[in-house]
Amino acid sequence: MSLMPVEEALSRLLHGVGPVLETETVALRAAAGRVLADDISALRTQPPFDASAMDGYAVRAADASKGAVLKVTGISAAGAAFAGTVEPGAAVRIFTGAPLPAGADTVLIQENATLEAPDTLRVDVAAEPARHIRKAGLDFAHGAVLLQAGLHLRAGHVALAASAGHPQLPVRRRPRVAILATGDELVMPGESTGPDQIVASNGFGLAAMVEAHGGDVLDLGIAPDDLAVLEARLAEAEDARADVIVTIGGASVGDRDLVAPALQARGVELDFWKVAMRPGKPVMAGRKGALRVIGLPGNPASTMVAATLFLRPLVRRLAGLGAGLGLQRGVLSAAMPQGGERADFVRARLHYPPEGAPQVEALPRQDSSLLSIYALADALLYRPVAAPAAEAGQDCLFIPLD
Ligand SMILES: Nc1nc2c(c(=O)[nH]1)N[C@H]1C(S)=C(S)[C@@H](COP(=O)(O)OP(=O)(O)OC[C@H]3O[C@@H](n4cnc5c(N)ncnc54)[C@H](O)[C@@H]3O)O[C@H]1N2
Ligand code: MOO
Repeated sequence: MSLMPVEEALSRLLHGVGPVLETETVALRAAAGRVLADDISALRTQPPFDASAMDGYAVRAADASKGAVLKVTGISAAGAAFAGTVEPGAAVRIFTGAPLPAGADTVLIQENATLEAPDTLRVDVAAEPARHIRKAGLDFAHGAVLLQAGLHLRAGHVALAASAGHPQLPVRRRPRVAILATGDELVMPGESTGPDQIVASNGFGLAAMVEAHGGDVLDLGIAPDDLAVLEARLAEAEDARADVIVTIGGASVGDRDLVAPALQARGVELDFWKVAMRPGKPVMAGRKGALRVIGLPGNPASTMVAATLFLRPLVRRLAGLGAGLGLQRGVLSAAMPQGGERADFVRARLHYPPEGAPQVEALPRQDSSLLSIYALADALLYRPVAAPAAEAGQDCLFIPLD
């Protein structure tokens, strides 16, 4: 059976998948990282008045020539405007952000004047007309569309929404991803292990990945190798209206691999793929209506690499974020051997020289069971199928890890 190229597997998996359209409203403090569901317009004008950009004196430019002496008649502070008018020959003390009083047409910065008595100001440098004033609406006007639907909200967007008067924002519901570890050998971290048991790790890595890419996790824990239990856990995920179910382990050819029969019993249409990749060759993909299922191999580095290539783009697509492999260009730190019939996704470290592309250093041991190595990696060095041997310093492609 020929191996399926990674790109084909990814495009089959993403076929027909679009962003989750349901929306919810969240407090502004919870909005960063979410995807905006509607256009957001300003509920106010900013600044709402002509404001001083500097500390100094609000004056009439025509009166404030070099050597002129002006009478200080009041103060305009941020939050405490001067209610009167700046009359001819007068000046009003003004601070940054304060409203420009009526009558004034410019701000004389305090460095250019001397206060000779509490109410007597000498102009040292003539004021220019209309200086140091931020006109009303300079930042935005009431009703202007500031943020567009589909935007992935970052810190600056959240601050702008706050300034525009929005205490909360409409966002898309996060995709719900159910994660199920399978295997009689697994126990939770902190629990005591029998002589033939190990600790379940992969689900924790997947959950962190899902959350980092805009998904919510429904943790289904560990299911033993028991068809009825597996079916019950899958039913639980469907009842919770998961958008994606991810299973870990049982993706290969062993006799105790009950994940596929359990999924089929739940009516999931399943496809088994042998993907041309190392690690992570055996992958299951399925669908039942809008529900998508990915069956990941159990070896820890295989789980994480296959999740990086398939689950991460799927979650991002459902979340309304960009959903490619995220390949970037780098330079090899050391020579690499010729590639084989599977593309290699080599656990690697990135080094950033002062200039130019990052250096990509393959880590020494690449066995798919080694989490200690996976945890050191901050990238997967991508060596395509049958890649020719390459020298140190040659260009390469890599996928940054979370
Ligand atoms: N005869 C063949 N044997 C295998 C093949 C093959 O093509 N022919 N493929 C190998 C490859 S490649 C991989 S990858 C594994 C995948 O196997 P499974 O997906 O069926 O995974 P398991 O057998 O259930 O587990 C493998 C390994 O990983 C450990 N594991 C499982 N789940 C977890 C978890 N949640 N946390 C930590 N560790 C986990 C499990 O204990 C096993 O040690 O198959 C090869 N075999
Ligand atoms: O592809 Mo398996 O994932 O080599 O260990």
